[in-house]
Amino acid sequence: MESLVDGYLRHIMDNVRPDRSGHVADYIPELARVDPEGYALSLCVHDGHTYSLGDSATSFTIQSVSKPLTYAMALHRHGPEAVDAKIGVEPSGEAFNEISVDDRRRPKNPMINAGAIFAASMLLPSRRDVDEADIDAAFTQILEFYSGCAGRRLEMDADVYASEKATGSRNRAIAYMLDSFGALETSPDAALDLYFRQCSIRVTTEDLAGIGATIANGGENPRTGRVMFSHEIAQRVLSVMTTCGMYDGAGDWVTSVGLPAKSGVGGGILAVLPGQLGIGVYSPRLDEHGNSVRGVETCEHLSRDLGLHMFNVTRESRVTIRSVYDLTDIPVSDDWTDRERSYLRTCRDKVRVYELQGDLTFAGAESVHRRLLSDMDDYAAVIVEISRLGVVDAVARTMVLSIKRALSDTGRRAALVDPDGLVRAWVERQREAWTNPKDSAPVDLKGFDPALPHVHATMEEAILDVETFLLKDAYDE
Ligand SMILES: NC(=O)CC[C@H](N)C(=O)O
Repeated sequence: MESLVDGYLRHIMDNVRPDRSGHVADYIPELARVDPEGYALSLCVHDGHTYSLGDSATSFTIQSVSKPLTYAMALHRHGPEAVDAKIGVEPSGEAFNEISVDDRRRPKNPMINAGAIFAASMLLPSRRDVDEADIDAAFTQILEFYSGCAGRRLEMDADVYASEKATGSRNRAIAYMLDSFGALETSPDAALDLYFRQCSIRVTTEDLAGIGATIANGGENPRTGRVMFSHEIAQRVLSVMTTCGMYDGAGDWVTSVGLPAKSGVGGGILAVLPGQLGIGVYSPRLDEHGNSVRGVETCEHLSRDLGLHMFNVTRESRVTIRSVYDLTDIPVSDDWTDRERSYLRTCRDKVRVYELQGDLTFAGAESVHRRLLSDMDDYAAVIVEISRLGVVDAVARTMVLSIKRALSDTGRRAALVDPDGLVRAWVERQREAWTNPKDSAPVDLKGFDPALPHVHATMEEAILDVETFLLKDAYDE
């Protein structure tokens, strides 16, 4: 059965897929040749669990999505002060390959080519006579670092590298301009060579989502537990991705999507929801800025439909399950007959209570949902207590409500304790909206049953509901 989150992602992709605008990059034959229809989306959540849809097995070259990673390496090696002395952090408002510097003759930021080539140069020995072996050694470190962030061994595409190198006049112009200022401490050709190699590393959307989750997680890969960089570096990388990651449209991007992100001309976009998750999207047709058309649209939907904007302010978004217990210590009500009571006593441990707390948004609801489904073998009925939730956003509400549906498909009962009517009030409104399709919910609720028989005002009511269910089950047998 398709999981709820997969259903959301599929719905978003189905909405975006018909957009065939834009053009694949054609400055080298390897990029011009890719299937323009390719489309994939992966989401890696805080514990490393990854959702992937579409052509997520298709690999593509990382291109400029490499820039935040090499910048992270330069920061790690030299420290922020030394790096800031060489590379600015201001949005350029210019194209990614603009031949320009700021008034201190620094590249304006590390997300445009000038800054990225400079960052790559900082990974080479500080002397002019670097040779092939020095470049190989630096590239081995790059590959090792990117792989550690992705959680998988990555490889470089030798053909793309050869083509990038053969056609990179503009990048050469940038490197030589920087060199003419006396800024580079190494050979411009070596810096370019390293930059072309890093752009030619092949990744999938799962890799990008894993890299994104590593950044989201403050430098620790949630799948492997490997610590790749510090919190300070993660914060810095997220900052420049926010202000400079999507080139000229940075302000617009923050407003409409609100996820630090980086795009590449290979068609990939990496986006991050700090503290929560990483996103990888792939679709090779690009807009005039060099950003994937469907990739941008997909991010807009993710932000809007799933409430993933970074300024969707919540408290305790990850401390969501407050406690879990069964009914063993809670006496069976006197309302039942002796026979019923003795039966109910035998299944006290088959009823699980999950108490939630904090504000519930996509990431928290996703973990609750997955936890409840994975614990399913341990219970016959579940009571979800939400009296301590503050805000429950639209997508989280749908996810909480759909727990009932997911469980009833397997013959289990789910009851919700909602004393403040957090969810009930909405269900009432929703029932009304149901008769008026214009008022549809922000996420497609096809297949969601707006009737909600198992929402209760008190724990006692919920227990009674579950007991009734268990008894009915026993009599049916
Ligand atoms: N925006 C990009 O992805 C650019 C990467 C490309 N290799 C270049 O340097 O021009």
